[in-house]
Amino acid sequence: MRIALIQVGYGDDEPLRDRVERVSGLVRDTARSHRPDLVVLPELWAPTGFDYRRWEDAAEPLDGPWATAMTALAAETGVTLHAGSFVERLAGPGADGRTLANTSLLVTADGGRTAYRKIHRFGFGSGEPKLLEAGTEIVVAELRCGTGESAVAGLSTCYDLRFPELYRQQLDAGAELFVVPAAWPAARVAHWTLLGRARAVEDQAFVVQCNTAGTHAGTEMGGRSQVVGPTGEVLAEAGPDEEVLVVDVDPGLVARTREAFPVLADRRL
Ligand SMILES: NC(=O)CCC(=O)C(=O)O
Repeated sequence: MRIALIQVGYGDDEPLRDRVERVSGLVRDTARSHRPDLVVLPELWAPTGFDYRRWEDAAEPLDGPWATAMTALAAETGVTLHAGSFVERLAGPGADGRTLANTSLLVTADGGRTAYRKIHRFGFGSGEPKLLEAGTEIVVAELRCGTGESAVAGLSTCYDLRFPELYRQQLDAGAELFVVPAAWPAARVAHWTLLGRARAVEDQAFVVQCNTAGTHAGTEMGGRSQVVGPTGEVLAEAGPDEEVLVVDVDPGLVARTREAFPVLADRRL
């Protein structure tokens, strides 16, 4: 299974519409030159990551223009596209009275869609917890590729990576690979790489982490996207700037790793 991560870099000066066009071009180029099965984009790259003052204006429903454009892009390029996340306008207020969510979207080339609403909101009282509704659902989806290989992917977003119990629930739902789009700052990028490896080792799963580059709303992003194998080995790692990372993974390695070192069978619940 070939996976391509597009570590999108941007600043405050790039109009949102231009960025959607530019990133769509990167997806097309990547699909043409590398023929990946899965392309992954970062968290909130279209509505400007950490700049939560723009979120209200940039919010769209799940069937809005951005999600429609991403679905068309997957169909055009023939890839499964994890389009990163966007600010979703909900049909009505949720349990916390908010009408927005940080929602990631996985679309297949034949138009299938899986959405995941970020469960752990980052901001300690401001930003996400103040503006966004928290997700409540564990979401997994089967990834299939042309070779006949498949893997069950668990979906999560950025700050979620700090909460191992979420990944254990995805594991129990069959996950073999975790996809984590992020807008993770440079100041804590060492946590980003370390936690990705920790989740891989403890759950004996692939971890596919796609971060953001650039500086927006005064926050420098950390880059260092990575793909980690089920023994904790880093299979591919990006630098700090915009970059496309391509890596081939063998989904069968998860079952072989779990069989050879059956630590998960010793869990005491
Ligand atoms: N976008 C985020 O969720 C940021 C998370 C973060 O900065 C951290 O966990 O540290």
